[in-house]
Amino acid sequence: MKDERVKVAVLGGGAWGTALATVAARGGHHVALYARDAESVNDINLNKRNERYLPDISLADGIQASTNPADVLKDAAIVLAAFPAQAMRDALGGIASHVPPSASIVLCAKGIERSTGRLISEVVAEALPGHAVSALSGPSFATDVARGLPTAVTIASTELETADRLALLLSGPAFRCYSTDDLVGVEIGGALKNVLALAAGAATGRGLGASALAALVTRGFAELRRIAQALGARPETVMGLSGLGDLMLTCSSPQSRNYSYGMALGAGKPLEGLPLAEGVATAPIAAEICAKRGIDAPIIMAVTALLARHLTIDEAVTALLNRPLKTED
Ligand SMILES: NC(=O)c1ccc[n+]([C@@H]2O[C@H](COP(=O)([O-])OP(=O)(O)OC[C@H]3O[C@@H](n4cnc5c(N)ncnc54)[C@H](O)[C@@H]3O)[C@@H](O)[C@H]2O)c1
Ligand SMILES: O=P(O)(O)OC[C@H](O)CO
Repeated sequence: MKDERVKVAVLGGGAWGTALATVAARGGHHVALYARDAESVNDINLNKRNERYLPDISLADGIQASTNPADVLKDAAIVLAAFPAQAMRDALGGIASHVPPSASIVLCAKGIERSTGRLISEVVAEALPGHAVSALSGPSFATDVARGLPTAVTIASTELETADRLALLLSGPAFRCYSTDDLVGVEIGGALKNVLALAAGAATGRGLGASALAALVTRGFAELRRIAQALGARPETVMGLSGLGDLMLTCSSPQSRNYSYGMALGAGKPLEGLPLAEGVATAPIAAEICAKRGIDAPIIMAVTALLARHLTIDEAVTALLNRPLKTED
């Protein structure tokens, strides 16, 4: 139990919002969760479950779910924004008037806005003007977190004191939050690892072998580092939980929706109806950013072409392997 208990409002009743609500409730906070889906709301309130998004997992006591954002946001000290990245602007726009002026907003989604190229923290700042925006990111599957398995993440805020305070309030016995003031670094790692997980999954689905997978992830990480550097991130952030840590997790487990989507792509299986894979929307905008800034990112370009069906996976592999030889950087 925390010394300080606050009201935490969680926005988004999917897998991640529900898992984070469980963490906050286990930490002794007063937790309210906004979901647009009445079925999930009833399941959480009546059964302490969210079977649709977190099957077979018992949630913590004390989560009050509601389809009414005004009730959820009333008196909230911390707001965890857990809508999907591409829905964030509209979803927040519809409820912005209910967000208490003093609330700290914590972005929990991973992506880059497809239509504008903005980082999602910028989208949140535009949707909720006047609020401090932090980001929570790192290697963390919702099912692991909701089950109470050990997890470590990073909370970033441009003001380190804010990140420190949020880390203190949101950490629990099995959920360890580190803090940093490198908001861009934390966000870009979370957004790009999803794109690279699509590539890793596609290589696995196509049966390219463990050596190809290791090469792809390593060279993908080189692209992530280049982009992060160009956007002003610090190298140590990219090497940390929200960068390398999340890349390792997401590129190695079919528990990842991005990796699984990539596996289906690589195996030529149908993609319709697969769960949310944020990398699908992030890839083309990341490719655009790289093209505009002259950043060398052949794997991200190949994933984008693959998703757009401009290239087959075999053509992508041939093109990647037959580029002019270069020093390893
Ligand atoms: N699931 C994980 O393991 C995990 C872990 C870390 C971060 N994340 C990130 O969290 C974000 C959300 O992912 P998720 O796993 O919860 O996805 P999800 O598909 O499980 O749930 C998304 C939720 O958002 C709701 N939603 C979508 N559009 C909405 C809108 N316009 N208004 C209101 N609600 C809306 C859906 O109804 C659903 O409840 C993603 O950016 C993801 O990368 C997920
Ligand atoms: O299931 P994914 O691919 O969205 O990954 C979930 C988390 O981002 C892992 O840290």
